[in-house]
Amino acid sequence: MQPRQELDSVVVTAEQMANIEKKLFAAGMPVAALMEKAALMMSQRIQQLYPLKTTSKVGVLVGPGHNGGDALVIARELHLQGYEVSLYRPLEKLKALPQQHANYAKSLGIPYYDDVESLSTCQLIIDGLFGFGLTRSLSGNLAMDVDRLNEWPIPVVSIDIPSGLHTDTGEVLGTAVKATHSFCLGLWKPAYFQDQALAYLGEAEKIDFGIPTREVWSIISQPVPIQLLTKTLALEFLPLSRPQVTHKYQQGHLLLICGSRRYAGGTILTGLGAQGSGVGMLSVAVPASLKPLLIGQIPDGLIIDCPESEKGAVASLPPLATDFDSYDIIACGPGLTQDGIDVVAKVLDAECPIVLDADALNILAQLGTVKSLGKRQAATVLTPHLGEFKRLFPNIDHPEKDRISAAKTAAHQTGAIILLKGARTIIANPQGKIWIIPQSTPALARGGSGDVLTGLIGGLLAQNTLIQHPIDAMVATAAWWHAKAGMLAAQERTELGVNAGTLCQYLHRIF
Ligand SMILES: NC(=O)C1=CN([C@@H]2O[C@H](COP(=O)(O)OP(=O)(O)OC[C@H]3O[C@@H](n4cnc5c(N)ncnc54)[C@H](O)[C@@H]3O)[C@@H](O)[C@H]2O)[C@H](O)CC1
Ligand SMILES: [K+]
Repeated sequence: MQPRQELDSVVVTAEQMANIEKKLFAAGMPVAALMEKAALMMSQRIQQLYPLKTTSKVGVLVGPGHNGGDALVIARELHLQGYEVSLYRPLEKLKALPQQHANYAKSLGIPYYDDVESLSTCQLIIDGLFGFGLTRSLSGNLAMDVDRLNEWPIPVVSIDIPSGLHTDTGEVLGTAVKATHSFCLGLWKPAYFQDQALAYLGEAEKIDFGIPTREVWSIISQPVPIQLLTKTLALEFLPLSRPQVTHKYQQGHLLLICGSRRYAGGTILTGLGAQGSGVGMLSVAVPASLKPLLIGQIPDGLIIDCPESEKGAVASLPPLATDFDSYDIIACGPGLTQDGIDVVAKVLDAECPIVLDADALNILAQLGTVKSLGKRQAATVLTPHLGEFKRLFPNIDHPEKDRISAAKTAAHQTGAIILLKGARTIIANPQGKIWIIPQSTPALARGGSGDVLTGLIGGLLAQNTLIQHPIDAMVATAAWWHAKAGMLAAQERTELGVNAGTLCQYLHRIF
């Protein structure tokens, strides 16, 4: 991979970005030059998105810091290209560099207005109020201006980040600009991948204004602490190139323990997800009454019929299913119901890596998450959605307010790999590494798609025992694959047309 391309997957915090900038300036890059370069690129991008012939009146919000500086450079460039530019500056005091640009804009005759209403007749708004320097909640007139702006049907382009969003958590600090487009400067920031911020970001794109990789690696330690699982990385991790001489047991053996009379479907979907992964051998332990169904749906799987409770759950595991040495990975949970408590307790003793999902997570929460996982040596993967996460980790406050940190804390507390499902799925390992799945589709937010993911994760991990990629990277790759298949299916069948069965059919369409 080209050194620069590697930066596409790097996500930096506000503090790291500030430190990278400091390195740039200490090495001699003039601040004004960096501002000019970044803002010139943004003004060119704005002219592509909003050509003069369709958009002539542009309102520019000017903040007190360098975000405002960027905005003033953009204002000047659009003015010189013939756009009718209006400036609004809610705060009187500007930093030195933006003040210089303000003086120049004034000498060019670009009009200033002293209330935000004057911009309500513009066809485009540029949001240069705050960038990654925002430290406090917006209040007073500032907050009122932003709320007013959000009521207008005018497209907004936000510089670096919609003003009011916390750069790292994506939290709305008081209020925040609802952008149509957000231009992330230089390197991705965590807010772009925090679910609570997505509604404010609009179309997000990164403006690469040429930060040398040297400066980045001088601040960002390897392995990259927060990294996007990009297609390039996914193709690196996927076991796509199989050795010529191989056999089914070399492609991994996965044991699925799932299902109940009440939830038979989840078993099939988990099995289909596992098959889609390309795993060599698949065994599926289900309540005895489901065996005929599974044999029909998953003919190439070894179906193990388990003793059944009167409610139709797996009451216990027969010897074939508890001989854990013959499996590379065990995935447990979909459709198990709360009666599967003995099964989960048994799986927790397995010496191979395990994946726990759905009811297995709820049972784990009942058993005591940290206590139960504390004695495990082999890897554990938990795949909660937000509700399951809150049950597993009642001591982590409001995980939705910073999903990245929540997943990181949970992984640290348990020593497990945590996959926190969401619009942007987060994968955290116990050493503090975070993977983010940068894109997905709401089409996946429906029953069954999580079952497919569990099967896919189990199947990929089973194949990984030979390749030995880091387990967290393989879990993230499975999540990337799952999202990619969902996006392609949604594209071809609309977001309503992606049921879990369809999703499985698209797993192999994305390559
Ligand atoms: N990323 C890059 O390499 C580049 C970044 N640039 C732009 O610079 C901003 C960051 O600039 P900075 O001056 O550090 O911060 P802001 O512009 O975000 O301004 C914050 C400014 O406002 C004060 N402040 C913070 N919170 C509040 C509040 N709630 N109310 C009032 N005032 C507040 C704070 O003291 C700061 O002074 C970055 O986003 C980019 O747009 C470069 O120009 C280009 C390269
Ligand atoms: K902004």
